[in-house]
Amino acid sequence: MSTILMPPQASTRPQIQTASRGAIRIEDVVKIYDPDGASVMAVDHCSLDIPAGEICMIVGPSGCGKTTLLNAIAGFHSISSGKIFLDGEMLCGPKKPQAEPGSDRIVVFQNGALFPWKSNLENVAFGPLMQRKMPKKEIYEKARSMMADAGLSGTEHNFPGEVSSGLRRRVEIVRALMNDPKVLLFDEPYRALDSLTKSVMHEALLEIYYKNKVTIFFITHDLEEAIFLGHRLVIMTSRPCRPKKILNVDIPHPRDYGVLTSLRFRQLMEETIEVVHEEAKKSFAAGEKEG
Ligand SMILES: Nc1ncnc2c1ncn2[C@@H]1O[C@H](COP(=O)(O)OP(=O)(O)OP(=O)(O)O)[C@@H](O)[C@H]1O
Repeated sequence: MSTILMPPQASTRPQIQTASRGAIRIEDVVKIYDPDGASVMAVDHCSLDIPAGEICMIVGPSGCGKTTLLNAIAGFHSISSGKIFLDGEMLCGPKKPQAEPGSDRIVVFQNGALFPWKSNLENVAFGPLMQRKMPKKEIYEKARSMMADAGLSGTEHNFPGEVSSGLRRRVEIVRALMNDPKVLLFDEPYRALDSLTKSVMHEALLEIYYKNKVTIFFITHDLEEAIFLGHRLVIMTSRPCRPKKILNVDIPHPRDYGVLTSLRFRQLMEETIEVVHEEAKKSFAAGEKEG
């Protein structure tokens, strides 16, 4: 039988960006789809604490329930029981099964979520312009400054279709950050990319992250990606999901692609590959679809 490892104590956690907001607490969450009919249990008494500013990578077999968890945090659907907190405030729980979606938690859609008919700058400024919480001039100043920080100077007046896919993805992230979110939620954003393009995306994401203290909840099937980006890796069981093993990635940030060839990186790959493989086999045996 597999051992369930508990989250490590704070003192053993690797150094993370100092962030005062964005702590997520998932407490004993259960999600059953169609409880009166097919009754599909996607999440099973799942508990997980993600400290503010952590890059938390969620790995697990196809169909195990990772997206279900992300959607519950985002407020896209309800949970059946349990609670989810953001900075101590209950997002969902008893009497409030579904969190309200909010600009404090943003799902970064990496594919085609930019308006192709608006310039990159207009795309970045769009959310705050709609909310009208800040004067227009300030919004554009902030947008330009955040774009510059993300290496997007000079692309402000281009349309998304006129810049490389790498730059477009930077624009997506900056657009999300314009709303000052506490949490960014990514659901396998780079799954269809070749490894070279992925590596460029990873470095861009980290570069932006180092300048913006935000918690990142990142789902992936790619173990190398998970270890390269994450402060911690949460390996989920086959469906219904809950953490099976939580691994501290004790490779210091800032990281660059050099770490991939380090001994520690290889050791961490070895530590996790067996657990992931074991769950993937269970999932395959249970007939889950390939994602
Ligand atoms: N609306 C729904 N109604 C019924 N079952 C659902 C619904 N949405 C998801 N499921 C089922 O819940 C389980 C978990 O799905 P989920 O998408 O959360 O898994 P996942 O781990 O994100 O999968 P993948 O890695 O393939 O994206 C799957 O068996 C899926 O078929």
